Amino acid sequence: MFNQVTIVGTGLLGGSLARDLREQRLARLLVGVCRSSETAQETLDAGVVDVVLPLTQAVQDADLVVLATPMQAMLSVITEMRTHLPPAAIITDVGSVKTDLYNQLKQQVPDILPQFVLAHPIAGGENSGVSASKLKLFQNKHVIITQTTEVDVQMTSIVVDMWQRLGAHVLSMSLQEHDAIFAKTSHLPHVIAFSLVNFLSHQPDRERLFDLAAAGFYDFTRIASSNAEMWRDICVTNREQVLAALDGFHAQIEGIRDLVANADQAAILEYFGAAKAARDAGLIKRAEAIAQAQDTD
Ligand SMILES: NC(=O)c1ccc[n+]([C@@H]2O[C@H](COP(=O)([O-])OP(=O)(O)OC[C@H]3O[C@@H](n4cnc5c(N)ncnc54)[C@H](O)[C@@H]3O)[C@@H](O)[C@H]2O)c1
Ligand SMILES: O=C(O)C(=O)CC1(C(=O)O)C=CC(O)C=C1
Repeated sequence: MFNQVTIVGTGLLGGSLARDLREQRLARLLVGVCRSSETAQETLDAGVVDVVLPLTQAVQDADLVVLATPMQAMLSVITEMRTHLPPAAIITDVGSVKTDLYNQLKQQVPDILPQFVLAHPIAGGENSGVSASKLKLFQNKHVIITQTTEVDVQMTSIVVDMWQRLGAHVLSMSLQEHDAIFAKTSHLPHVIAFSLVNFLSHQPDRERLFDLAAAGFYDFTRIASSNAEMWRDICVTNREQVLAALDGFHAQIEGIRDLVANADQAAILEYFGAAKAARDAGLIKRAEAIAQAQDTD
């Protein structure tokens, strides 16, 4: 499908995409771009790409360039590579925030927008780096393509086709809708998990608390083991939506605090029951969607 795919940032997402592209024989040559010689060596040892090259060399013969770095590294990568990029090359990304990146591109490198397909796979995990990368990470997961007025339709369909061949379900939405949705469903839970862990670690008896914490705490806070740089970048680049979600969540915490303070048993029961029903229904719908997708595979 592609002659050369260049992946900038061969971590969890970039490494997993490279593994799938190789397994599905969708790229004749896989080129990696790494930040340090240590990650370059690790990437080559893991065998996820054929060669690691400096950015400008890595993109000059690419027909697809995938940006898989933390959000705030993307603009400088684009600025550095743009004059070396073939005009027919497609650029895409796997970043978790879309409006900020689009606005920066529009302001600083608008001529690149027709060839830039903004994308976000809703798949990942709390471990980072190429050692965490794996095959089939994207199978039966959503990939969101965020629409822009500038992007080439043909290039978009090539990127959609690539994700579909890797088993993903592709959806399209506006940049703003994307950022509002994932602020609530992804960015907010991560901020809460980091805060809950920090709340415990600021207690005088923290060691005892962590020793005695049970599965509930560790289930709830799995995502607090995620990469700090990545999550700093997400919070900063999706600041407005994350703040709105935090304010909404704060109101819920205040509400349940009042119910507990008043020992309002009926209201507490209703509050917890409503949450259980909503989560259980969401899980059932998800399981049905996965079963249906597997049936049609
Ligand atoms: N982890 C997830 O669950 C997840 C899910 C969906 C999307 N994302 C997004 O994908 C992107 C990558 O996340 P990840 O989880 O793969 O992170 P990661 O830390 O596993 O990988 C990022 C890689 O980028 C490299 N890097 C950083 N700056 C670079 C630069 N200037 N040039 C070249 N390489 C550079 C790092 O060394 C690292 O190898 C982020 O933008 C993140 O928001 C992550
Ligand atoms: O599964 C996880 O641990 C993740 O955090 C994956 C997850 C999320 O669901 O919040 C994280 C960031 C994304 O941009 C998309 C997916």
